[in-house]
Amino acid sequence: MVNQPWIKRPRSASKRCCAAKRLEYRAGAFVELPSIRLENVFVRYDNRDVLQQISIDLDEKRIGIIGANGAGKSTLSRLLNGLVLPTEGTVHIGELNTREHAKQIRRQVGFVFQNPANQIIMPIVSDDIAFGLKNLSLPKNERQVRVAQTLGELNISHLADRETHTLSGGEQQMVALASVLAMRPQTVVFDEPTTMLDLRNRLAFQKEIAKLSQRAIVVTHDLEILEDFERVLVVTDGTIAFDGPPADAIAHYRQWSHA
Ligand SMILES: Nc1ncnc2c1ncn2[C@@H]1O[C@H](COP(=O)(O)OP(=O)(O)OP(=O)(O)O)[C@@H](O)[C@H]1O
Repeated sequence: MVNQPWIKRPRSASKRCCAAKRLEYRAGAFVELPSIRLENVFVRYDNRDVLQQISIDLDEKRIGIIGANGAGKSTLSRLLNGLVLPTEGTVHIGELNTREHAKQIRRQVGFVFQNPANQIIMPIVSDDIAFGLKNLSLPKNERQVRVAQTLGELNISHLADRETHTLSGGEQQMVALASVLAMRPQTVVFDEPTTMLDLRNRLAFQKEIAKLSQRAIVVTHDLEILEDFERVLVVTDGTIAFDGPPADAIAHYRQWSHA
């Protein structure tokens, strides 16, 4: 096997309890961000390995995922909140397994899709953001407070009463993000969130990602987004071909693309 020192090897299961944990300051206290762990994961469609033998721990707060079309990035991102289940292997968020604890994991790990139209359900913005909160059994007044807070945090309070089908693409993407953030997840996974945005909205969205207190894991072809990230994975043909700081990962990806 070729020596690939840049690829992080998974910690052994016995070390799991002692692994360094990320601490997050929330509501006046430090809370632990659970580690995301993929162990020997394969995803297979029609007898074809789309992801193969992925073993990795994700602890950082800003993680990018890049790679060529069809490499397996979306599939990898969808494993992280149980939208896709591994054909073999396991995905854990802290102690929760995506196979067994789908509901709890969806609350902890929010997902923002490339096309916000796939995510927006209700005809009015504030109702759309409140929609997911009903499943949390929050009383109505608390839901209203949560919606107003989230709109305020994203500086889109002016959109509260708008009909969702009249929003621009950039506004729709912000509303989709608001509906995820209102659930107060610990991690937000973004699958190519800026692809449909013009330059101005792309930069605005990039700023919102940078400001998030949550862990953000971003699949993207927009390499500029990744500049300040802590870690970037390069996915090639269903494997993690490189894992390291953004500049090195992007250099690896550029070199691979030119080969
Ligand atoms: N539900 C599915 N059924 C069959 N094949 C699938 C399914 N989902 C993904 N694939 C295949 O798996 C491979 C990886 O797809 P994936 O969407 O993860 O790639 P990607 O790296 O995100 O690509 P892109 O950058 O083009 O979005 C592709 O060949 C795709 O056709």
